[in-house]
Amino acid sequence: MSAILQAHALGKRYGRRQALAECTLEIPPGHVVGLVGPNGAGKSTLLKIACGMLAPSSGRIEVLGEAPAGSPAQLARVGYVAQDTPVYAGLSVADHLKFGAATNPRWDAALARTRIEQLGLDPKQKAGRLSGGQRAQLALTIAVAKRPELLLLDEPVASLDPLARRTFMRHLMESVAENGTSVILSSHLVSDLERVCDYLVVLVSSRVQLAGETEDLLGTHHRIVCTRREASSLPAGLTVVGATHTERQSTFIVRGPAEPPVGDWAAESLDLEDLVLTYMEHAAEPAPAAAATPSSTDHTPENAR
Ligand SMILES: Nc1ncnc2c1ncn2[C@@H]1O[C@H](COP(=O)(O)OP(=O)(O)OP(=O)(O)O)[C@@H](O)[C@H]1O
Repeated sequence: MSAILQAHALGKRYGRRQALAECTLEIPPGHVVGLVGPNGAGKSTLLKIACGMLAPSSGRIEVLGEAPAGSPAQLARVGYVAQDTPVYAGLSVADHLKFGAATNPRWDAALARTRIEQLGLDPKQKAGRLSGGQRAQLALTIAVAKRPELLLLDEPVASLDPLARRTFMRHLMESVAENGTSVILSSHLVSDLERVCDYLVVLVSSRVQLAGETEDLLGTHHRIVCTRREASSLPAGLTVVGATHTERQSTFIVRGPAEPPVGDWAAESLDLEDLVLTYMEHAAEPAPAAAATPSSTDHTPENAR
């Protein structure tokens, strides 16, 4: 199957504010994609464009091979839960499930019922009287019971308690494994993403800084700790993504071959949080000298080149 989301030079302006710029992505199917970045980076904007709620100002995007919300069939294949998890305040939980069943051709009534029971939600309770976390759970239940091929979730676990977060993430993983659902979810909780995401997109200041399979990205980034030196003295083939110095010591985050670079230094792997924070921190900083030219397909921050 071809890409679940393919974007080329995608851009979105709100008046004079550029919310998304030059966004080029090709996300293969069957992944749980973590979309991360600081506040205002453009994550919600990208997800809204992908589900057809917003039209881009420039560039192209295809979702499951079609324009977003391009046809009723395509709408049925994509599930979306907005950041504020909207529900109908005057309708009961049971009414929401009936509404879901009536409007979604692939609706899984048993799954929806079981999930509501597991969550301990009273079917008769009006959605407007649910807590923020319970509303989020209701919205997520509807999105999952729709049995979409692609689920777009904007900060789905932000209002859930830690146990509910973990359970939700586990169910999400099961759904991916059982039904082949692809998921793109934005979150600030990198530790949660670390457990479930096998594909990462880092957006900073409206631009894609990094995208790819988590394992590949973690395998090709290393931390080098050495006596103080300039980034330009590192061997060719390494791209310096971040650098910090003390009086005597330099620490570089480098991108390069899967083998850790060998030299008069200690080289170690990064975890996902290190990787994300490095790209978030250094995307907005002045350029350190780079030791090599990155490949044309990566999204290394321009200031690291
Ligand atoms: N309706 C709007 N009108 C004007 N500007 C907007 C609108 N929606 C978003 N923006 C701006 O676009 C930029 C990207 O916003 P977006 O909500 O996509 O970011 P985000 O990465 O989802 O942020 P957060 O993590 O805080 O939810 C921000 O600068 C924001 O202020």
